[in-house]
Amino acid sequence: MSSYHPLTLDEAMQLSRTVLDLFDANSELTCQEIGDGNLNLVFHITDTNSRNSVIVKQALPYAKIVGESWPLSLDRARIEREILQEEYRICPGSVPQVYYYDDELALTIMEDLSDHVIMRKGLIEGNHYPLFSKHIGEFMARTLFYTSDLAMDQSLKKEKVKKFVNPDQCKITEDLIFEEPYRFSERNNYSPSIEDEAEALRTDHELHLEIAILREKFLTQAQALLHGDLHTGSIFITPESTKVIDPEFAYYGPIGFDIGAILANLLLHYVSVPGWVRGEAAVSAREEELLLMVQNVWTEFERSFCELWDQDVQDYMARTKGYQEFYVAKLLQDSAGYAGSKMIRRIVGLAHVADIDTINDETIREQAERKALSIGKNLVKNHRKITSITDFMNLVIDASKGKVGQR
Ligand SMILES: Nc1ncnc2c1ncn2[C@@H]1O[C@H](COP(=O)(O)OP(=O)(O)O)[C@@H](O)[C@H]1O
Ligand SMILES: CSC[C@H]1O[C@H](OP(=O)(O)O)[C@H](O)[C@@H]1O
Repeated sequence: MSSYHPLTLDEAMQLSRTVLDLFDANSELTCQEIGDGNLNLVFHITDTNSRNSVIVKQALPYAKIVGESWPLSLDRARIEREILQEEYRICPGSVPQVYYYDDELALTIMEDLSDHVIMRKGLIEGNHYPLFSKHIGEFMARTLFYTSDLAMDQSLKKEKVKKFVNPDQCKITEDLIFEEPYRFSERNNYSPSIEDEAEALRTDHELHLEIAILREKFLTQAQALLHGDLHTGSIFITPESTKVIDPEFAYYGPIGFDIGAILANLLLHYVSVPGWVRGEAAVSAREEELLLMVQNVWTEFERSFCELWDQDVQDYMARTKGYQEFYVAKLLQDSAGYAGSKMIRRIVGLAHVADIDTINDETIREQAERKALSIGKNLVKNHRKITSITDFMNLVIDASKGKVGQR
């Protein structure tokens, strides 16, 4: 079964039975294709006797969201699998365990995390995740610090940069995040009711300059091995546990890109709250909770990253007094810029978020979209001036109250 073709349900079951000890000849397997993402096939295989189960994820040679007219390299499956193994080593239990892989078939068989829920869905349902900020802050601090020049043998790090060059996935990001929202593109996707906002994005020179600066950093700065698409749809969660999936956009890039992804997706949920929660007091309480999560993601990341730096930094010059503060201050600025650009792309670009798109009430949905754009633009335009997480939060709050430009 080794030459590439998309697997049928039967083939996915047959392969799992053959290669895994988990299933024996008596297993009664069932299989469902459950892929709800934009790119890949995901098979969920269960033994109805033992209840043991696994996930088989297989890359398609094109972007599923668009079709065969958008070819993509299958090598992304190898990259995703290697990153999962790397992240499991650096941060045990934070990602699904890889049980088996076949790079020819572009597939990975991994731990089934169905006892968790996808965080985006959990947030929409109104669930509370009090440990999330700490978990994800530590996950990012560990995975990003230990793959950077701060902690690695710098020759080995250069080898890793080569191994994780991921051109097709990076091109998606470069186009969908750092270009198409700012010009006419057939792939852009927004409702006519916000045409005025889309037009403003295309003509705002101040915004274009900041996006060009963020884009350049994304193209050129091999700072650490990123997850590359760390949104709330790539996180499995319960109130006690957080697991990260789907690192197929991984590559060596700017650390703030991963942090910004988390902040952006929490803020995209924040603007959607009136679509999900009824009553003024309940809306405010949920909004406060989300803003606190946003702030805590940064503070937990910063605390953990600095702790690891103090314990384990290898680069001689990085011990210089003042350098850590300089480095972390830049990370906060980058995180703000990337958070803003990711909010904007999810409103006017090709791929959206369910938090906003599935709000039934058109007026509330439009208000959420406008608020997301306002926060996104404020973060992008001011990211290089931010000196503290308080500055970041003030930019968010001002924009959500319509106070942009009045500070
Ligand atoms: N390890 C896993 N355990 C359980 N379900 C999974 C697992 N990995 C993926 N899934 C399911 O498959 C869906 C799509 O997976 P994802 O990796 O996000 O695919 P894509 O790369 O196409 O976005 C997830 O939303 C989740 O429902
Ligand atoms: C053409 S891919 C669009 C979009 O989809 C990816 O997300 P996911 O696979 O998690 O659904 C990524 O964010 C891409 O930018």
